Amino acid sequence: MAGSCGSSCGTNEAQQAAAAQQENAITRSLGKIKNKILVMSGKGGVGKSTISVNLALGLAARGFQVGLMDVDIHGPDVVRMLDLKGNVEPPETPDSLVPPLKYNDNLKVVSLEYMMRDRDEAIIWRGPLKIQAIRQFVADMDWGELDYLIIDAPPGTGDEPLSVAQTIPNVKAIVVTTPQKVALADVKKSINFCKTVKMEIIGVVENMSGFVCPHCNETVDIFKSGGGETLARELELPFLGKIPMDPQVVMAGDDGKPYLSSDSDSPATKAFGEVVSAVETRVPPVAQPTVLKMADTDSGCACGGSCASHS
Ligand SMILES: Nc1ncnc2c1ncn2[C@@H]1O[C@H](COP(=O)(O)OP(=O)(O)OP(=O)(O)O)[C@@H](O)[C@H]1O
Repeated sequence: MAGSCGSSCGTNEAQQAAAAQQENAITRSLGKIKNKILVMSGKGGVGKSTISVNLALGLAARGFQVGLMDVDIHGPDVVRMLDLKGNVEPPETPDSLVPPLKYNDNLKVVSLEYMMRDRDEAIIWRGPLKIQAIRQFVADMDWGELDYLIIDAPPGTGDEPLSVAQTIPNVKAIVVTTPQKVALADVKKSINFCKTVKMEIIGVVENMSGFVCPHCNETVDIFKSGGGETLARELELPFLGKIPMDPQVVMAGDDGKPYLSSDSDSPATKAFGEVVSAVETRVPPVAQPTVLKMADTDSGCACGGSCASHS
């Protein structure tokens, strides 16, 4: 017979078993990932995907194993920015884990876009479906051992960042903003969201901070500069760096040849490099304990059983 409530609430034992199985798969998958980083912003178009892609590439270029997960369900751009369509290998059996797209030996990518038949298809999904898609991105994908999982979220504080916060217990946030006051007002909402769901903030990145002249390579402050840095200081958050506006960044994203994979030595390249270094320093690639064991919680030790006093 179906579950204890009969058939009225739609919940049955098979569904509960499937949910428990998925929960186990999520825990197993997350256990192999040392650092999980959610890239978010209060406002659209401030460069989250650009930062996510280039941060992932920068960390991968330094020899780390990196995963990049695009949870911007309504506007997935990461696959397009990396020109990855077409390299998907099907899972070996229906029950085996799905292999992410491979960008290079150090970088794996998952996006809803790679499951869409038509890149221009519009996605109309309500909250529960989005939550389920994000859970499956963690549970069903063969991420393997990763030093960093970078998660590109849509703008705002809606279903996607909330699902990530609920699915991935020790995920940390990078908040992206542009320097103008209008963007800064919105970014405060993202920071409050992180506080509400108790998500640690790695720091703030100020994007489109000044403009790099393609003729003389000098930086001119068109949209002002320094607003994100001031905000980070006011809110006592780490500041990870300023990335100037550079027309080459747009061309690189549009052409599917990400900026940091070019040989450019422009101010924007150096700025991206500084952000990658700041992230590597603040979130070093060492395993984070996901869940405290009961015994360790009692003794107040956060090592998860691995420190000298437990050996
Ligand atoms: N530093 C930069 N210099 C020049 N162009 C940039 C820079 N950062 C981002 N862009 C461009 O701005 C546009 C928006 O960037 P992106 O898609 O990364 O923003 P987003 O915040 O992820 O957007 P959405 O809110 O739609 O998810 C893109 O065309 C991108 O190439």
